Amino acid sequence: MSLLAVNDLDLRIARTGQTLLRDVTVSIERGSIVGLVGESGSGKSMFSLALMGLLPNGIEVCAGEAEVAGRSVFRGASHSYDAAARDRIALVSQNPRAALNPTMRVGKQMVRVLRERRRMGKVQARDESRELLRKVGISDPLRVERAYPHQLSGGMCQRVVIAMALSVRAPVLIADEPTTGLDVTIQAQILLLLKELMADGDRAVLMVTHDLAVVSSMCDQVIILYGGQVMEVGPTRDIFRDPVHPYTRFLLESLEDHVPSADDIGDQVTEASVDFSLAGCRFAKRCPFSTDVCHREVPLARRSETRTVNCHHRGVS
Ligand SMILES: Nc1ncnc2c1ncn2[C@@H]1O[C@H](COP(=O)(O)OP(=O)(O)OP(=O)(O)O)[C@@H](O)[C@H]1O
Repeated sequence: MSLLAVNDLDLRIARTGQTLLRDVTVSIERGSIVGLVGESGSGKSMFSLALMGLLPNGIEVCAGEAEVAGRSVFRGASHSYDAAARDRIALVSQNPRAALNPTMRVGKQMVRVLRERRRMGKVQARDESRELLRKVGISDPLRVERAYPHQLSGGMCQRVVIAMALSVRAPVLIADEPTTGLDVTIQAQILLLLKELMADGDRAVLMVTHDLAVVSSMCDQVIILYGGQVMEVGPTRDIFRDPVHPYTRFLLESLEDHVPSADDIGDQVTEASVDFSLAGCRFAKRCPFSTDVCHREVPLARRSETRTVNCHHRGVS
């Protein structure tokens, strides 16, 4: 059974009617890490925020449904977000300092979460907090508990945020660019930590990233997003070995000479920003294979046993 199942999610800007995400479907099995990959502006964060019930004002779900651990989170435009879902989804975002309260010591924040969300007594919450901080690789939890977030490094703050995510025992973890802004060694440590935390097989992780190197080292499956539309979905190894969609090929070709950084991908997008008003395939304007139909009609999914490709011209065998 999928721990996270999102079907045909459409998000739009209420004022203009512009569609930001179109027919996005994501399914993650227990024990699995799925990468949601896309350039800047492709809609990765909007997808995470919709799942957390934290969409900015003026952006709304107009179709689609989401379930976590078999329970509905939202269904279509008419049903509002079920706030109880926040106990089932935890977010580790790219700005750990902003996720923590700057005016409260780390230990107090941890204890508060455990008391409120897991109904623990004070002493039990303090013991559990220390245990969780050790679990995320903090060898001196007493020092960290006494610190305010600004007294800790970015990597240490991210470990604390991951400990908080674990404290609510949510079965689904959304890691939204969790290593952005950290230096390379710390990035590797945080990714390793996330992988280790998956070892018990009880959780599912959605790894939201623009970084294909992160995907190749972390994810079992990958979803390639462009302009709010899914281009291709499949097992990471297969997609890296044999990309089918022209956009996936383009992304992987840019990896051949070097591992792209956020800046590289950002530059590409500024050159050819997404046309959200396009009726057909969002990639059509940049695609060397596009024909009239690509500009007119949304491509139907072509599926094999393991792969889905949304392209008028490229099928999977
Ligand atoms: N508050 C808002 N109102 C209207 N449109 C918005 C708002 N926030 C973001 N958008 C638009 O939604 C689209 C998707 O943005 P989103 O932040 O989800 O992209 P992303 O893939 O997460 O990018 P990045 O990697 O840069 O964070 C973009 O075109 C963006 O301009």
